Amino acid sequence: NAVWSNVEMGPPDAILGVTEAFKADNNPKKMNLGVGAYRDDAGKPYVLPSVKQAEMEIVSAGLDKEYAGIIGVPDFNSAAIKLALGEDSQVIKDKLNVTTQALSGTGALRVGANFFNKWYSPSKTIWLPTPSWGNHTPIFKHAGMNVSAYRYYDPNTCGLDFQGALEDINKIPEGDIIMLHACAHNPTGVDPKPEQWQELSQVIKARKLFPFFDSAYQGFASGDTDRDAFSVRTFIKDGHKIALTQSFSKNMGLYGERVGALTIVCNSAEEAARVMSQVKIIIRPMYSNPPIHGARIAARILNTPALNQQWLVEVKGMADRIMSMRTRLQEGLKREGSSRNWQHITDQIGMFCFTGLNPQQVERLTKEFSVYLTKDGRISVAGVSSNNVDYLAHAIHEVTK
Ligand SMILES: Cc1ncc(COP(=O)(O)O)c(CN[C@](O)(C(=O)O)[C@@H](O)C(=O)O)c1O
Repeated sequence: NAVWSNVEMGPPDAILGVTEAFKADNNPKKMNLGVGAYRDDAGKPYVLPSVKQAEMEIVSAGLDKEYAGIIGVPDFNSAAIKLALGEDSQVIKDKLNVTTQALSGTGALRVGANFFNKWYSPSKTIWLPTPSWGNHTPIFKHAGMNVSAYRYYDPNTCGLDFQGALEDINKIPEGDIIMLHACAHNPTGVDPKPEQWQELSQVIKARKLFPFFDSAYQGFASGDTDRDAFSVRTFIKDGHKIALTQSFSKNMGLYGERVGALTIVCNSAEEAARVMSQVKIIIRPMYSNPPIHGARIAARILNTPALNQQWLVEVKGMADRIMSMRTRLQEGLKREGSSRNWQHITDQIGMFCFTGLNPQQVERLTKEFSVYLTKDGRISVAGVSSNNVDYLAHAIHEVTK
């Protein structure tokens, strides 16, 4: 008997499905601007030289392959939270942070979501920016949380709807959780200015909301890891106890190694010990313990001064290439004779550009020009190179004129 006859065919993932469609297209001019994965100017995936160096050192060290323990590689955890909070973090000195390695940013979000669902008593509702990363909603819903949304992106300006965000946040019930993208907001590329982050911190404190930061692009947005940590460090300075997830997929190019961390900042070392014990109880039956290789690479880079310096140059190089492609695309659109305002292409930051194209225009871009992007008009600028930027400008002009 067909025991799975009740299982219906599900839709392809909104983001990863774009790559499947791209692969099936044999137009030589095709462009994959879907998944947020860095490509160099030749359009090829980029393994950072600092990663290759760290990997060689690890292999020649002849380490064993024993379990790392439930919370992963300790040298990675301490290095990850130091990268986020800074060398002289009082939180780290006072041992207020519970930090565990996780299966990249996605896994860190999921462990965090499960922990909040079980142990965060003031509320089971998390508020996401509108729009947010597509995977945020199912991650928290599958963990049993309620998901609501606050205004964030303004389609009229392709920028931040700061007043709308403040109005909505001022109405969020006290004790609820609020999701904040630490830098390089996905999918819009729209980040609050420093003074707006400071205002958000005050409002969120007044509303007694729990800030949950998702940091998947530290160093990759501006090219400066300290600058990209401004939001997180501002909230810590203002006294918030935050949750923080980190991903090293983009800033170290460790996508498939699944390198990430979850941190929960507590009120005392004693409270942190209790929280850590319950985080471990959630992880053990979920996947028991994380993969060691990627975490060893990240730990070695972050903990070896020379490798860390080399990495900072490389991550700035990626950020700079993306910023130069934003400028080239904007110039290309002008050259094509577009009369639209494309200022947002260079105002936005990080991996993604929220073009403002509507679904019909996105459809035409794919059908007529083999340019692949998500239906919301988001393009991964990392997929743009000096070989295809003019073609992209032409295609976008054709579907928007
Ligand atoms: C805000 C945010 N948070 C977490 C993650 C998870 O990343 P990982 O699990 O690899 O650490 C991503 C990656 N999002 C994508 O870049 C994207 O939006 O294209 C892509 O990798 C994805 O999985 O969707 C992200 O953009």
